Amino acid sequence: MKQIIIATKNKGKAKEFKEFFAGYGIETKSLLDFEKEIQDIEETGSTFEENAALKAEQIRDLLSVPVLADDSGLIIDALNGRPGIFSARYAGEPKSDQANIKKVLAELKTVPEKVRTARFICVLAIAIPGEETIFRTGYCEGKIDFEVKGSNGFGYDPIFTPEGYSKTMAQLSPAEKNSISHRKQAIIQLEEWMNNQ
Ligand SMILES: O=P(O)(O)OP(=O)(O)OP(=O)(O)OC[C@H]1O[C@@H](n2cnc3c(O)ncnc32)[C@H](O)[C@@H]1O
Ligand SMILES: [Mg+2]
Repeated sequence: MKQIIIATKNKGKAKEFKEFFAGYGIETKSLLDFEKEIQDIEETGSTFEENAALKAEQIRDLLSVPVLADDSGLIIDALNGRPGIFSARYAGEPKSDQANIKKVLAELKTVPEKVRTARFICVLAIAIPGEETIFRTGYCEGKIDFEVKGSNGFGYDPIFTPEGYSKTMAQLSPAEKNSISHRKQAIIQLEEWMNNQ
């Protein structure tokens, strides 16, 4: 395989996938690279897998090429797993990373450090014309900070401190984030499949 379409309109994700796949000699294009506007895909599933499959399969059917989709999110123990599959729009429409972060910090205001445990999850779906969709999952364990720190990355990175680190994901360099992230862990799970392409 020389090229794969990443079924995302999230710039942060698109950039991370471009870097991961370049390491395998595979070129990526995201939905942001198409001149003709591709309609937003409604994420109506009730699991990360269902939403990843919806995104990958709809774009595969539209373009008839191999497509990868990522459905990801933040799972916070003290919030019973929220925002979970609702991570992108936790504070409502229009989607805003700042508003989402503000909502999480407010909800965790009185929660002590010890029990601010959380994890990022990334579920990848790869849909290829004529083939069954495959799935891979990756996690990154950590804790939710009390304040916003750093400006790298996207989404909840400024309030997530990965296990074993004393900086937030947004204070790590892109290369550091990409070596430990949930997305990287999911890509590692894809390695054997990629070697056979
Ligand atoms: O559906 P697409 O177009 O891919 O883009 P999206 O941003 O809507 O993506 P999701 O539906 O998978 O929602 C994932 C949300 O989880 C959060 N998230 C996922 N990966 C993250 C990461 O690496 N760092 C910080 N936040 C992340 C962030 O808020 C994302 O918007
Ligand atoms: Mg989405």
